[in-house]
Amino acid sequence: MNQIINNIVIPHTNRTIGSEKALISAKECSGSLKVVLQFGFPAAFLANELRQQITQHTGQSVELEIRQRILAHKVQAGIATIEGVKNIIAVASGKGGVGKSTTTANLATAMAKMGARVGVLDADLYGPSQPTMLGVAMQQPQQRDNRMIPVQNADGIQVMSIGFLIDPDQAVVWRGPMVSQALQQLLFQSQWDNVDYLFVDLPPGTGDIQLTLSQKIPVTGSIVVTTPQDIALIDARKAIDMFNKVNIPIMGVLENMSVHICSHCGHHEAIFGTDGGKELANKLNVPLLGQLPLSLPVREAMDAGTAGNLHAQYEKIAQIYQDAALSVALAIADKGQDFSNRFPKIIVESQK
Ligand SMILES: Nc1ncnc2c1ncn2[C@@H]1O[C@H](COP(=O)(O)OP(=O)(O)OP(=O)(O)O)[C@@H](O)[C@H]1O
Repeated sequence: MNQIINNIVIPHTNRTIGSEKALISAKECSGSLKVVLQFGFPAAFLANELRQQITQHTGQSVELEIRQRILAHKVQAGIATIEGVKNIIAVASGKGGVGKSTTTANLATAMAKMGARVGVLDADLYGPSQPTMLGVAMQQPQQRDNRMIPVQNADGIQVMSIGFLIDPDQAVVWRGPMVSQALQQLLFQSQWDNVDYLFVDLPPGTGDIQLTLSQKIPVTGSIVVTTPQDIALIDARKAIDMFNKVNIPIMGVLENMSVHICSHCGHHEAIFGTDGGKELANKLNVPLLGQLPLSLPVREAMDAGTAGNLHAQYEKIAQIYQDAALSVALAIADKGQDFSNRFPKIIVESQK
């Protein structure tokens, strides 16, 4: 029986229950098969499909329990991890306006709907947009014991943004060290509540600020967003080089605005070119996480702060983000664990 279950392919992946060592137990109990599976990535959303698969393959009625054990994975050497946060995913773009914030908000929404505990830190000081996109612009973080409590949105995403604290007009004149300081304060002094994946929406570009941040934030992996347009691709390549330089693994490239689909006639028009992000990912040997069309409902949902509704109403769009989020979660699950918190700090004192 175990062998049959182990051979079942996990929906939306090319992995099996066996390859993920997910089977905890399978016992027959009063005429049905009670199966317990445990995954290192968000898998609650797979419950129905998995139950059907197991029923089909075993010919028995199945009672399925899914457990998630998402662990903290390795970050850059010498950087302290953050209390209440297991994995940080930096979302970057070389060029501005390519949809980095849109991608962050939607990947976070997809991940939350898949069953993970998710946070979003809006580090885009010059244009903080996560509070609007995630529908919490009218709220403010509470304070407790000198720490800020992130605001929760309708999908349970914990949101912190520099936009809650400062006037963006003021931030425009900030210099690199101030930006870095403010961001670290937001990250380290917020009371994150057991977050599996924290998405950090970085400012656009690959200058000193981004480099400093990637050296100071404990990042498990990064995502680079680009449009298929040549000038965006050149900058996306710089962002990839930047992450390579600081040893942050690149979980993939997401190509945004890949094609425009006319909402009246369904005609496809490649406004920003075709497959640029895909070719870049191939060339640099990083995964392509997905290709998202330029779509009116996406823009409307971002302006209205209703990403959750967008995913409920537009299945194709939701599927693209879900596939991308799942690829990222699987890539993280494959990484080594972070044990930095378990070891005592060793201080070497030099003698004169
Ligand atoms: N696939 C898409 N379809 C339709 N509109 C989109 C799409 N992606 C992004 N947009 C819209 O394009 C605008 C810019 O997107 P967004 O703010 O996410 O870009 P950004 O890269 O984060 O920009 P910034 O340079 O401010 O960091 C927003 O109004 C957003 O709603």
